[in-house]
Amino acid sequence: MGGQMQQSNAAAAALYDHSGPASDAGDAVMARWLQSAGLQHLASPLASTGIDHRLLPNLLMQGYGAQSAEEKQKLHRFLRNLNLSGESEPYTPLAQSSGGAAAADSFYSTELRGDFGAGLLDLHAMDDTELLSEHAISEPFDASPFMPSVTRGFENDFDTVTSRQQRSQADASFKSSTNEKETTGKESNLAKIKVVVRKRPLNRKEVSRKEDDIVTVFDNSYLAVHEPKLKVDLTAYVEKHEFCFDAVLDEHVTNDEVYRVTVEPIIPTIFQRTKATCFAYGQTGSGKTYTMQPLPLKAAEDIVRLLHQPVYRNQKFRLWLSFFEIYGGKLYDLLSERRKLCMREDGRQQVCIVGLQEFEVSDVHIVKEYIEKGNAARSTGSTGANEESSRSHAILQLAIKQHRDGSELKGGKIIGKISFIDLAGSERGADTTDNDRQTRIEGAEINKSLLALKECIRALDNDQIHIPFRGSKLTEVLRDSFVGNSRTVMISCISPNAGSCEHTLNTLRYADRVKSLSKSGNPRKDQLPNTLPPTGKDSSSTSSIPLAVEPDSYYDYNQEEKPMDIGRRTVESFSYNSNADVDRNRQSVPPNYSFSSREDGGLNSSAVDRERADITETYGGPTSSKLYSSALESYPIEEEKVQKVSPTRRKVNRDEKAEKQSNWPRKEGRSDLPTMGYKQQQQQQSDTNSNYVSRQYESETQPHDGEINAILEEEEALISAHRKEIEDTMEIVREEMKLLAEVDQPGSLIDNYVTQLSFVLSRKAAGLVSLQARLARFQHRLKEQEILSRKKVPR
Ligand SMILES: Nc1ncnc2c1ncn2[C@@H]1O[C@H](COP(=O)(O)OP(=O)(O)OP(=O)(O)O)[C@@H](O)[C@H]1O
Repeated sequence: MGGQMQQSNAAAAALYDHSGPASDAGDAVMARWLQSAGLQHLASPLASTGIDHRLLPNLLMQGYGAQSAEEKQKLHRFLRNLNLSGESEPYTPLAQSSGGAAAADSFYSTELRGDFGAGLLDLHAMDDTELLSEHAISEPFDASPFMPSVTRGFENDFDTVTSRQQRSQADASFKSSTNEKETTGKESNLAKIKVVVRKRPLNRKEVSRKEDDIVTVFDNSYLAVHEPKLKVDLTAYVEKHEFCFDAVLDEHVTNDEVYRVTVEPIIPTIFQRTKATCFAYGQTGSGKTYTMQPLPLKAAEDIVRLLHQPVYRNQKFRLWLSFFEIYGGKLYDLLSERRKLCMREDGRQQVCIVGLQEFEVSDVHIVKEYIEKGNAARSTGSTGANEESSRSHAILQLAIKQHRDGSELKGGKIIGKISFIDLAGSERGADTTDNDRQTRIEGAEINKSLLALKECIRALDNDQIHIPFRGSKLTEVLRDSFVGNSRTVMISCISPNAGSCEHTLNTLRYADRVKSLSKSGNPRKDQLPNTLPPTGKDSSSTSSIPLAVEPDSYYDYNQEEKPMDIGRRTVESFSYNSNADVDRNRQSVPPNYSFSSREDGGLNSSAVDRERADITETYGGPTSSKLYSSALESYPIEEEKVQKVSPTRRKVNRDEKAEKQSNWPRKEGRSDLPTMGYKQQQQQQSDTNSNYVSRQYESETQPHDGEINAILEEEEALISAHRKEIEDTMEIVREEMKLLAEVDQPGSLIDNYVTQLSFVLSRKAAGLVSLQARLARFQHRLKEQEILSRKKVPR
């Protein structure tokens, strides 16, 4: 015991003795850290005396610092998030990466370490479990200094000064954070998959139409969508859908902040043999391009800065850039006059894109020029869902290569890379039901790739051995990003207007499935029946109001202030009486308010919703309506209503659609779903989640995908055959010219000429007939597909 006390005293002395030039900056950061962990009372003495955060673990020691079990727990968790061992792991100087002997001392200074930690506190260093665990919600750390304040989404008087200060802190911390991470390997603590949602502001058109903003962001990681609905008696009400993600960025968040939250933390990892992928997903016009376009440039800036570090300069690391698109299942080089590219697998199953131009870049200005050039070459066009939709997936890759003199590999061996993917609008499923054949095929291809991407991400996060990357061209191309060391950031972009509600929910459900079905994504999902009051909300982790529970248990739940009551408070701030809501919920009576009061119907989300979104979104059109009606077999009560909710998609342009929906679509909520028992709901939900989609996917979509694949393959074969036929014809023409030249010679044998000419002409004719037959087969196939797809779509 005495020894223990001595040790504690020594720890205390060490804590307070520490001083030096770095300590001032470190103190402020430390105080902020401790405050964010609810341990501000421990911060005050430290702030005035100077503390080295490396000695923080000593606070856990007996007799010093944290006294109560709760404090210790908090501190322990806090330390874990700082990557400091709660077991007082001794501080050891940072290991230098290979060849890093030349790194300057300042590179690893304590000051920099302090700032690094502050920046990573809740978004980067935290693992998924922390972010999603109940405890983390009830006692959240403060938002990262990079993130907007909690209340910003609801207050007009946002403190821009604070924001600017935070931003400059963030800027200052970047250098240190990257330095720190690259040498310590702490980035391995970054989640393999991070799902971030970004809400764009209402645009001018939406404002002029007086459209409501139906998306509320709170606490930087939650959001609620207030879906306007009409009951059978035409009374308007609002159904609230709540979601929780690693980060939710509201409309005030700048592109710089988006970068800091999403890509910045993974940049150092690509110097350590990691393949990173960042992609934006969402309906057309939701801000994918707006979000994605600045990211590669910022990433390139940081990469170039790091490349100048002696440790990498000495190893001859260089940055290479390529930019291509996948359009209708084919690859085109955006930096080389949209030249068609071929994808090949080598003997080691490495995917290489034959003919793709790569450019070594050492100057960020050149990177900018390439990005602009590539963007200008992207395919855009008019579709059933949007007149100016991106019709392609654009992929910009930044690769770090180690230059080797005499290496046959262009640029040398790949060390790591980051791919930025601006996906085609997710609503392109609408194109499968209407439009011309080309647009339908494109839409089906896009749906297929979005589904395949999700499947790969899930497999990746579950450390599955088999990654289904062959599901689409997109995932095949990204194959090496799905194996080995990889990091994925998904940015789901959403529009806030009521007219986009359905698409917004689809996008959020896609994101939710990517995250929540993965191993690390949402541990609360598994714990649901035991640790949380039942919920049938969209997000398995976020609902404040159970979908259908026994009245008593529900009442108990509402008596306590549970973490997700944040959402409830938020809604209340729009003005309504939550008690009334509680009572109503207890009786399972559908609410009866008008939308303008922003009241919370709160009961009606369901697994059906979720599956419907998944299916509608991923398959769209003909398949979706069929799948969806099958889904209803599990929900017989709702069958009729739900079909109304998800009408067959028609060709409606964005304006028409917004117009239509802003008049509140005459949809009926599944308000009687709550009358089902909770267990029944859970059972159905889990059945639906685990089996239904895959079963449907197998039975319904694969034939459809198969058709599309077959058509694309035949198309490819026809084009190759045509090309081959031209080459043969040219060869034959050359032979004919030779024959003519010979026959003109004095003493030539006419018999020879006749025989050879006959042979040559037969070959010519055979080539043409074969090409014609292939063409006729393909035409027939297209007709068949058209008839089939029309049969599938009830009009
Ligand atoms: N966060 C934002 N802040 C301000 N304006 C935004 C934001 N997000 C998007 N916008 C604006 O909204 C419009 C549509 O955005 P954008 O083109 O990025 O959508 P998209 O999702 O890429 O669409 P598509 O799938 O058709 O390519 C643009 O004019 C863009 O400037």
